Amino acid sequence: MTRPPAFRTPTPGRRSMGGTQRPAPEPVGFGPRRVAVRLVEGVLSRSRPLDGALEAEHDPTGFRALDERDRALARAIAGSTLRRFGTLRSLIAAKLEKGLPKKAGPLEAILATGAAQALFMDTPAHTAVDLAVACARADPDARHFSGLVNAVLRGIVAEGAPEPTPGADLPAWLYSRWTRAYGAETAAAIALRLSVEPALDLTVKSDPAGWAETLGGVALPTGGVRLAQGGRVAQLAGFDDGEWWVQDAAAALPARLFGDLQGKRAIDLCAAPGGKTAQLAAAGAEVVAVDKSAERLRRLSDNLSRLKLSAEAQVGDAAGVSLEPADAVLLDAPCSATGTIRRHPDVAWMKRESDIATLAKLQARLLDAALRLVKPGGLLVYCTCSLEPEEGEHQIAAFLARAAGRVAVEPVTEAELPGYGEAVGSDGFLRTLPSHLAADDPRLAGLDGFFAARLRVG
Ligand SMILES: C[S@@+](CC[C@H](N)C(=O)[O-])C[C@H]1O[C@@H](n2cnc3c(N)ncnc32)[C@H](O)[C@@H]1O
Repeated sequence: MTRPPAFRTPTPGRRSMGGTQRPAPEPVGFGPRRVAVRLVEGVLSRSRPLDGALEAEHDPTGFRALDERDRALARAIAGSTLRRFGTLRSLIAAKLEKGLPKKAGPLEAILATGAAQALFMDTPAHTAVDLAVACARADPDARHFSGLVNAVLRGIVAEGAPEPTPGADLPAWLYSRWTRAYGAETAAAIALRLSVEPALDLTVKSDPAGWAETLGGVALPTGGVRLAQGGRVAQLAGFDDGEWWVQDAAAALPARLFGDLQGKRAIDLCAAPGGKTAQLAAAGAEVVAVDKSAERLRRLSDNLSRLKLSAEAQVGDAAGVSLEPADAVLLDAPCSATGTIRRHPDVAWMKRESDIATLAKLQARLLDAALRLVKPGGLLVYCTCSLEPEEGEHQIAAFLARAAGRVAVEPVTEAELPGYGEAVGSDGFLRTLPSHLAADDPRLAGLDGFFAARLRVG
């Protein structure tokens, strides 16, 4: 019989010492747990994206006060929690007859991060439970529930980690959309792929086989490199010399659809942080990179200077920007980003179904504006990192109807994207799914979900 792990009672947050109240020292490992709780709470209650919280200058989570190792731990705990949040929520609910108490502050985030560490990470169960109890005691609203945290987590831990169930870790509305769009079997395969932490993909300027060997990864069919374990990106060989940049293998496909760009002018609308701008510049195009966010464009410029590539960066709204028409225009439109949940599990829990229609309207406006920036005979590539047809196939069908006679689909072919045949549709569009690019080693499988259409402008 498996015995439940032994537990000790955590020390209280304050201790009486000769009549004076002095704060007890924080238990070892408390800082990253408290930050992980705040990160998860930010996603669930305030729709604050994980990356946004980590990058925020006035960081409300305390993330910036941690050292590098603890930051990585806090990020990993928050990521693992959100990746399996549907399952964790059900496990917690099953232990609470009357549901979560009201006015309990971040209680659900405390329980979920504690359970995620014990069930899905290498943290010893007693450490995960003790530190969750400490997090509850340190919070003015959750402190009354520290006994409940201890009991619920002990119960969850004793039952062990459940296997992923398709759809259990996604909001129901999202999983039923994917079932409608792709069928039950594919939706299940997508959902299961999202439960595995993705590999790190790099786009290299040249010599993918050489870089794969140097970095201990595998060369991808269209010339990127995939590493099963990323670690600290800035410490990998070739980073300082600007030999590669981080970019999901699927995200690297749309810019390739322009073909030979040597000596041509390209406009990258919605360009920051610049993964695709870098591809266009590396392919020899003279690039204007537009983005409405000055801060994100600064990141684009920093990235390009590390890569020793250049582009003219212009802050502006792609819907109204005035530029000389170009041979190649890329519109990587703002979207629901449901194709990136593998890398950004917070997206699943922040989006609302109504966001999709709102974003589709914006995408339609941006497409109409992008068309005006393409020279006659030039190419417009439209892409989104969304799995929702409204932001992909349906969007382009409506655009073709509006632009009747002026625009024609130039079908994407398997021959130009070797190894990605499963993503090339009979409609001539590119549609990658997280379940694509199977591999024997599950850590090396999968792609972000992208849609791309290539259009020739008459
Ligand atoms: C999907 S991201 C682009 C990723 C980028 N193409 C890359 O490969 O690194 C979308 C970008 O669109 C920008 N954006 C959103 N609305 C915009 C608009 N109306 N005009 C210009 N940029 C916009 C956002 O600031 C964001 O940087």
